[in-house]
Amino acid sequence: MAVYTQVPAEEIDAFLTRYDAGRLVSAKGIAEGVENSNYLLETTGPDGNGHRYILTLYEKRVNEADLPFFMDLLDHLGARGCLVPRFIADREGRRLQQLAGRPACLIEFLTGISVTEPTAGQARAAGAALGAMHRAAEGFAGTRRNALDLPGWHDLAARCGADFDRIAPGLKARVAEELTFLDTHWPAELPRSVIHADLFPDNVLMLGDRVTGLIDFYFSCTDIRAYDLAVTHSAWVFSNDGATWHGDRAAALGAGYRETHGLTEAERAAFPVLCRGAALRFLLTRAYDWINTPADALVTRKDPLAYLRRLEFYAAADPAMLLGA
Ligand SMILES: Nc1ncnc2c1ncn2[C@@H]1O[C@H](COP(=O)(O)OP(=O)(O)OP(=O)(O)O)[C@@H](O)[C@H]1O
Ligand SMILES: N[C@@H](CCO)C(=O)O
Repeated sequence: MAVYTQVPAEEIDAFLTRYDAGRLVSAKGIAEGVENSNYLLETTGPDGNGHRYILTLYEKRVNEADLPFFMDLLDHLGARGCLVPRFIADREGRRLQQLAGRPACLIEFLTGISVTEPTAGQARAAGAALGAMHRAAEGFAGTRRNALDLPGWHDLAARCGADFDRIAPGLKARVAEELTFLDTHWPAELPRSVIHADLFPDNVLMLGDRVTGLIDFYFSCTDIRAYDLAVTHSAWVFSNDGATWHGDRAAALGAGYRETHGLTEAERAAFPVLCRGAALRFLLTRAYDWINTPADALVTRKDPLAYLRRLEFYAAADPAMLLGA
């Protein structure tokens, strides 16, 4: 579960008095997610008719100095019709607060559920939403370096060191070999933009086949735009354990992205390498967390090998099949 910081209800109620949000009716810790502490708040609402909010306390990986970038990005995207949650300002215009010793924000609640086994129709909607987000991001002036880029992957791999082989024998050598491949083949010249960089099914809220919200922009950064589609691909077109490839979902994801944005020839040519990079990125962060999170911690560790399986799939795949026609 992801409630690292427990906040007493009285403290949340007092926190809410800074806002035009009503009084606290209930506060429930949200189990999903691994990065931050999230609460679902029900309040009497600004007008007494009841309202829901998300309260997020920022934990290990989110740097407080990056929060203005995320806030401005969501304002920009929201103003251009993307279904993203806005950060709510208090009566003095402040969006970033401190609560229980952590940076904290009150955030708009969006309806919808995250699917665990997407259908092709849902993958198509996710692809279309990603393309629409890329269109809406055009003209956004903010920039943020991707700390989880190729140099960042080298750094993470070095920090895992010999411990890789505690996860699976031979993993250290396989990661080293892949980094060497990516050092040679990673594309340098592709269009860059602001990307989400973590558009997994758990970060897309849906009702049926309709996207109702894109959330969790805390990895968003400036990087190769088509890499965002590769990240999304790696997360949507396999079974969760990475053992089964779903070609129908992949074709649908590609079709959805083409509906709203599309890839250039150069992006298409580089796509298999971008997918290998995406698979390695999640293999590495999961391996690092696996090694550094005690097995009895409250948070559920995610399986790094589910991304090793994806990596091996991409390394062997016929490039033409990755996105359908
Ligand atoms: N704005 C929102 N509206 C509705 N539900 C939300 C919102 N933000 C977060 N949630 C809920 O809280 C859960 C965790 O949020 P989020 O994915 O941002 O957490 P995280 O700890 O950053 O997780 P991750 O492991 O995906 O990085 C989501 O799966 C969703 O159920
Ligand atoms: N979405 C990521 C967690 C955030 O890096 C994963 O499933 O590994």
